[in-house]
Amino acid sequence: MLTFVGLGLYDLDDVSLKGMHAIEEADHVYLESYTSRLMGTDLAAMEKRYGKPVHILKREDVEQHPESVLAAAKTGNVVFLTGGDPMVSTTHSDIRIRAAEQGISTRIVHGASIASAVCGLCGLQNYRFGKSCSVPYPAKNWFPKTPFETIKANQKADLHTIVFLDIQENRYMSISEAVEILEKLSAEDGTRIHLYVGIARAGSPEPVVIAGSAEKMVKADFGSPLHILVIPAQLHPVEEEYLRTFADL
Ligand SMILES: C[S@@+](CC[C@H](N)C(=O)[O-])C[C@H]1O[C@@H](n2cnc3c(N)ncnc32)[C@H](O)[C@@H]1O
Repeated sequence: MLTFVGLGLYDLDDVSLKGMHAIEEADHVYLESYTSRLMGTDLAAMEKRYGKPVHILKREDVEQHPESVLAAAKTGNVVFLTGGDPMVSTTHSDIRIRAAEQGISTRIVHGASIASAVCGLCGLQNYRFGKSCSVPYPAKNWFPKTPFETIKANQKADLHTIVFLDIQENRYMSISEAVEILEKLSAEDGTRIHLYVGIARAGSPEPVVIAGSAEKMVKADFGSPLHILVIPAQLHPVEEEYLRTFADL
């Protein structure tokens, strides 16, 4: 049996009771920590809480060589942990399909996701979101324009955009870094992003939510990661009031 367990947004207390029971019953526990991270805890604390080893999976272990996880799930109970919800803005549907093809039973224990947390934190209505996008750290000779194209298409359709920020081995893109990249792309395009909403540490005791111009975003102190951005469409009056009340608009 392969059980996907969503760990929620911030620390060890965010997993559901159902998820915790699955972990307790597991013969093997794997954690993928490349799509999201629980910044309010670490591996040692997880192993202590769960009372068993937690094996870290890299992207290639999941997307190219999931054989060892699948082999373990053929004969025992395997739990596959992911920050947030395991199936939101990840590629884990692929490993679930591979498991099904090999006759391995699977199930999902859902977790609170950043995709729904943004709606509560900034008051933008979930049915008004278009396609989301990600801003990666630019590399030598590589400065992807796709995130800006997605934002532009959503703005044209009067839809909000969630912008996920890059997570690498030991660095996390900040809101100011992402805004600088998006401003460069919009300047090249000759257009403007008038309003940003930055959110830091959703699910923690002190999330920060600030709405405003690029200049305001770059100067604001959002504190430690994880960070995420939302580019709102035209605001509904209630959305605007919410941002004025809770996001310093
Ligand atoms: C690719 S998405 C994966 C979403 C995850 N599966 C979920 O359901 O929450 C990860 C990105 O979302 C954002 N993110 C995730 N958790 C966050 C949090 N607690 N606070 C702020 N941003 C967060 C970061 O930009 C991070 O790089």
